[in-house]
Formats: sequence, C-alpha cells, structure tokens
Amino acid sequence: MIELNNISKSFTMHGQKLQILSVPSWSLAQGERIALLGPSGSGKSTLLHLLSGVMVPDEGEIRVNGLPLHTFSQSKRDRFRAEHVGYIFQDFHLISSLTARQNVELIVPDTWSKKMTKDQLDDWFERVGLKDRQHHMPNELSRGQQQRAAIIRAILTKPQLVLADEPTGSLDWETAGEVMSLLLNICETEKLTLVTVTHDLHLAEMYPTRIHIGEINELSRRNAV
Ligand SMILES: Nc1ncnc2c1ncn2[C@@H]1O[C@H](COP(=O)(O)OP(=O)(O)OP(=O)(O)O)[C@@H](O)[C@H]1O
Repeated sequence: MIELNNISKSFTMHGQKLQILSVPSWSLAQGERIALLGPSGSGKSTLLHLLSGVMVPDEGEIRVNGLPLHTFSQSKRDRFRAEHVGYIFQDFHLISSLTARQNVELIVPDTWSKKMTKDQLDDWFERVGLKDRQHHMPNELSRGQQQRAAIIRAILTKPQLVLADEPTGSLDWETAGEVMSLLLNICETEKLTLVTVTHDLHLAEMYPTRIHIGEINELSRRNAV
C-alpha cells in the first residue's frame, strides 16, 4: 500500500519558487497496475521521483507499506530504493560494457547462492524471450531486447514497487505493445505494484487502471480529461 498525504513539491529556478505538485491525498493498493497520463510538465516524473525516494516532498507524508519515506535520511532512502523499488527508464540505462546478463547480475542480492542466481537468471531470460541473446552486449541488441533485459533488472528481486517512466517511448509501436504487455503480465503474475508514465493513450488502455495526473495533483486538475 502506498499513501500520500498533503504532499507539496516545488523547485527553485533563477531565484523563483515554482510549485509543481500539490497532492491532498492519494493511495495505491499492493498489486495495482496503473498508467499515469498527463501533459508534459505536469509533474508525472516528479511524482515517480517522490515515490522512489529520489526526491523528498517539501511537506507531507509518503508511506510505502507503512515505511515513512518522508522521514528517511538520504542514505536510508537510497537503501529503500535498492531494496524495494524497480525502475524502468525510456532509454534502458544498461551499462554498455557489460552483457545483458551481466547488467542483471549487478543487482543480485548478496544473499542469493550461485545456484539460485543461475536458476533465476536462466528462467527470466527465457521468460522474456532473450535466452539466446543474454550474453550479447547492449549495442548488439535491438531496443526492444534492451528494454526486456532492463525489465528483468527491475523486477528480479520482486520489489514492492515498479516505476516505469515512458518505458516504450523509444520503441516502434509494435515493439512498444509487446514490451508493455510483457511488463504488465510479469507484474500481474508476480503481484508487483506498477506505476507507468506514458503519453500513449493506446498503450494506457492495456492497463487495468488509468489515472490522469490531474486526479492526483490539484495544480494540474484544470487539465484533467
Ligand atoms: N530538478 C528540477 N529542477 C527544476 N525544475 C524541475 C526539476 N525537475 C522537474 N522540474 C520542473 O518541474 C515540472 C514538472 O516536471 P516533470 O518532469 O515532473 O513533468 P512530466 O509531467 O514528467 O513531463 P514530461 O511528460 O514532459 O516528462 C517541469 O516544469 C520541470 O521543468
């Protein structure tokens, strides 16, 4: 369960304070899968940064499964993110000097045995259709294949929260549909909470729940559809 109460977030630019988010109250149940829609600059990515603990609110409370993120120090938020959040980026963020499998191995917890690591990675690369490509470098993979590897990296440890910021934004429409479907299916099967920012209404329709940022952020409410 994710709960936001009386959140406000602003940025100061050129000495001017610009308020971006004002969220009176919003909650999300464990296992929900939502597409977050809204115009450019309306605070969607900022909301994801607050949920992941990359940023802190100026005021208000954020609780993820009871953990009061808003009270955490930077190092505690970093640990929270490493343990509980999987992040998927538009441009994959794979390390170019490592193979797809080595990129995923980077986030394997110390507590996993060699056998468990091998079994899990073998299984996941097969499940996402990359069995034959896992030892390739990112630049030897298509963009869709790179995003599949990035999806494994995000969900391998079964984080409480998966956040995806335009995960299909740099893919052609057909690949975008396949990758979005894969992400949704994995999160459904593994019962992971998923929040995906997308501008694509067609892809958003694949989600059980669609939310316009105006339903959460009262500052962009006038833009709500
Ligand atoms: N670190 C920052 N410093 C200053 N301003 C910022 C910062 N991050 C975001 N902003 C501003 O906050 C506003 C909201 O940005 P955000 O990236 O959350 O919007 P968005 O809805 O995700 O937009 P897009 O759909 O274009 O990605 C924008 O006006 C942006 O310029």
